[in-house]
Amino acid sequence: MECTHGRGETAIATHPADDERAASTTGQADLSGIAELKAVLRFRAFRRLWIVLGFSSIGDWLGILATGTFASSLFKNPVAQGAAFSGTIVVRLIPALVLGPIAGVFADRFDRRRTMVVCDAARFVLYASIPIVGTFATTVMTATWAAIATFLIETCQMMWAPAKEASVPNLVPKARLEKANQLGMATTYGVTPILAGLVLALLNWLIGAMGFGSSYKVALFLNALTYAATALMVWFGIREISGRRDKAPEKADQGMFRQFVDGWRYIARFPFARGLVLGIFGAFAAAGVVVGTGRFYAKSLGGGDASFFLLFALLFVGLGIGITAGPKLVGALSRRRWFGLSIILATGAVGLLALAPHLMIACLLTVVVGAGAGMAFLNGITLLGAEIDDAMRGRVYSFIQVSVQGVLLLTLSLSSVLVGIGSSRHIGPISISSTRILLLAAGVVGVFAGYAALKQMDDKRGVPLLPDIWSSIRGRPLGRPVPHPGPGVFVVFEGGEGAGKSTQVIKLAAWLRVHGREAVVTREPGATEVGARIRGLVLDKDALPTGSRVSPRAEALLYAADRAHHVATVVRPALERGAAVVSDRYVDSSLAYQGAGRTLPAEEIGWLSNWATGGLRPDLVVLLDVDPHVGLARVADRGSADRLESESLEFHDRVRHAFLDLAAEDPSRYLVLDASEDPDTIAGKVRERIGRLLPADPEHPAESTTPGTPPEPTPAPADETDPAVRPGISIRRLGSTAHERHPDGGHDGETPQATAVLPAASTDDATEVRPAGADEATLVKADADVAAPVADATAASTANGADSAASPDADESTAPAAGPGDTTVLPAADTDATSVLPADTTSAVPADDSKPPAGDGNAPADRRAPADRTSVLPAVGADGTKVLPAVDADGGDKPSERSDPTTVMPALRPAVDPWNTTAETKMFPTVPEHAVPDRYDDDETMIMPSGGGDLRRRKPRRRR
Ligand SMILES: Nc1ncnc2c1ncn2[C@@H]1O[C@H](COP(=O)(O)OP(=O)(O)O)[C@@H](O)[C@H]1O
Ligand SMILES: Cc1cn([C@H]2C[C@H](O)[C@@H](COP(=O)(O)OP(=O)(O)O)O2)c(=O)[nH]c1=O
Repeated sequence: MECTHGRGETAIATHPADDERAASTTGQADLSGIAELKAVLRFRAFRRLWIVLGFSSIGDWLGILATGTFASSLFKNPVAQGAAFSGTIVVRLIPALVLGPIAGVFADRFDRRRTMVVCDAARFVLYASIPIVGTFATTVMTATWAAIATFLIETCQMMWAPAKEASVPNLVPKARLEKANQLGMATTYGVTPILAGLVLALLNWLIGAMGFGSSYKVALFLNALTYAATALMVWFGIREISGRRDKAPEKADQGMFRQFVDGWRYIARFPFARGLVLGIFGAFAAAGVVVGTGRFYAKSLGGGDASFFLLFALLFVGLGIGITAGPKLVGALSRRRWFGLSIILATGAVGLLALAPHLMIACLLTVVVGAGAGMAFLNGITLLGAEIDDAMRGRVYSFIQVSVQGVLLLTLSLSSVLVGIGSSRHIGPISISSTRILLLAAGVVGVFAGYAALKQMDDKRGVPLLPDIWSSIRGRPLGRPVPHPGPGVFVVFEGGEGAGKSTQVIKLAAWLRVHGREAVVTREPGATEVGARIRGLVLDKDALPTGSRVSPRAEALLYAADRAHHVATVVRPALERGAAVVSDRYVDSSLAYQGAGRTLPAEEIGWLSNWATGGLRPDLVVLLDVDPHVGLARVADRGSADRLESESLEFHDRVRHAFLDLAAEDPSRYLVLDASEDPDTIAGKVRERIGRLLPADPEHPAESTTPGTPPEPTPAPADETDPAVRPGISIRRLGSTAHERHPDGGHDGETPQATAVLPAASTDDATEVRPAGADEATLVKADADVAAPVADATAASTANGADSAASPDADESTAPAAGPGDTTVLPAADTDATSVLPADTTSAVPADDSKPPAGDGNAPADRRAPADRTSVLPAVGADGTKVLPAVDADGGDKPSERSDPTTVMPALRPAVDPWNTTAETKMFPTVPEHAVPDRYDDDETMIMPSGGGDLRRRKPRRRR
């Protein structure tokens, strides 16, 4: 989600990368308790602000108590006394309603430090003036002045609070904001009211002992002094509060009214701000009803005023619990989710109060109401600081402040009136308690508000709520869905040794290309130069001195390193430009080999891989399941086995079952195939499944064969007959998304793009990437719509990038296979042909060719690609691996500049997180072969373990 407001920049963002960046750049360790408090107070500016807050909050409480008591002390008549006391409270609430919205504009428009200092200085004068006026004026005049002064003081408070609240997030790192707010709230609502009460009691006692003067007057003077102190402290001690003015001086030229309107618009327009306000509305409406109906409710429970006070006290106990223990309780739960949930908790408990039959239960529920409200309060303020743009913060805060007071006043008075009317009502013999009806109604409305807030603000859409809460409480929240890096599609082949992955990868790539898709063939480990070196370390038996071996953890890290580089430099860029990436192995191999094989904790491997890949998950994993006996026998003739191939049969058995378990956990994203079947049958099933993932291609319907080419081996009918072949996600939806996402490319039917990445070559590369049992010509020819003559290796080499395609009907005799050792077989870009490229640095990718195949498999040099259509390969890695840049029809190398013929395939969002769930539950029980449960999940969101740290994000997300 991205939102901008006026000239102010983005205020809210939920981009996971931003989140992660925010969390990681703060570099904050996860401290707890006292250490965390100390960590917050280490920030000098905040420490000082906190002291100021303490002082002014003592002042506030003293002010409330002293002015009220002072006003009532002016009168003898008890009725007048009561009226005077509550009058001062009412007078305090009026400015909030009248001036509140403007106060926010002040906080955003003017220097916040100056605003705070002016407010405090004014409060100093006003508070001191009350007892001074009292010494010489008449009672009525004093009372009037007390009311006016109180009004003005409250006005100052209205201006001061947004300025202060908007400043806090600028004084502490975001990761410490929650703690800072906790500290602030504990100070304002926990410590200082008690201190103020103690101070007042002490004054009473002292003055009583001395026998002269009025303790309230002294209290008011003392109170005035606290404001003088804070004004001085803020002005001289916390210059940092002014910091923002330098950054946004241009705000001043905007009219105040305009800024005011902007504030409202901002709240109305952006779901996050709306959710925040809505949630707070719901919470306070419910709170108003609870307080308004409190006395009657206590009575309905058979208690009197004592039970009412007990419930009232428990509400505050709950608030305290919510504020202090809330964050620890929910652990790493998304703060946005927590906000909505805490409102639901608080208001749900209000609804349940309506049904409480006994005081005991009511007491418990009241604590829950308080706890939910406390959590919502803390979290709401923290979210406001963390996610609302600095330029808007004051206005949003004051909007909330005003609405809270308004809603409270309204519901409080309304419910006390309604409760009075209703309580005397009897319908027939049934006595209907309006108190309980009101509570129930408040609960229902509040739950709706909470739910709406949750929906509006949810930053983990699609991640199931309950598992997320549960995992968060345990410290491992499910991660936010990571956006697919582009319109491409990512297919991974997994399986044990000799399962036929390389064979199928090539077949699929060739087929995709014939259908006009750019297919990037790649693999792990070793698809990049860095990867090639890593591959040597982990697999090459001769890389290390005899007897020494890579330790399992080091091995896991090396694979992860290879993967990180691979994803960053090959997979993501290809997906971003819309290519179909077909990889021979990916994360599951690590889970299976290092997790189950080496018996490292699968959970840790999952997290490691997730970190390495930035959460990139394949759209489809084709698992070629093979009995290790069979697979190892197939690769036995490759020559000397690598380190992993030489592991025991038990090892490979564990690996196999680990793969099957992963597939069983997420059948919608896996295609499990019996690798003992004929390669073409397997290829057919793969196509069948991939065809469902791809958007419809009018010129090259994925399901049909290309005219003029030999027919596809008939794929096995899906679903009913083959439980392993399962439908993917609707093509229609994919297609439409594709167009939205890729406006400047992806025209079906255009010339397909050349292949970008070569499968890595090891010492025996050619054989490795070529399916066994057939040379390339037969392979590709049998392989569907791809009539695939293969160019002569030497010719391709001398042609330096020649498009060595030949006629569709070329046969084995015209298509000699690539020579072992120095060549890599690539399906050709667009000509229904397979090219053989030399594995040296000067090789070029066969360029796109808009001409139809010449039908002459023996004359590759004639069909040489123009120089501008070729790309020079990067150097060959240690094992001959190389990655080729993509080449397109016009030679442009920027995706946006291409007339990209690749059909755009938006990502599929799988439903279940194999990494995470695997991590939690993996025991690798034996799963019968291909016994994949027949379950589909409509939920398309990726779920994965997220990195630890602060989950809240605040930075704007940039559009790519
Ligand atoms: N379905 C299959 N049936 C029989 N042999 C196969 C099949 N698929 C591949 N092979 C052969 O098995 C060997 C290993 O195949 P390969 O694709 O390299 O497997 P992987 O990449 O999984 O190790 C090759 O000789 C290949 O020709
Ligand atoms: C990608 C990956 C591979 N491996 C192992 C599996 C293979 O034995 C080896 C890759 O070798 P390779 O020869 O490329 O595989 P294949 O046998 O499928 O042709 O690396 C891991 O142990 N962990 C991983 O994460």
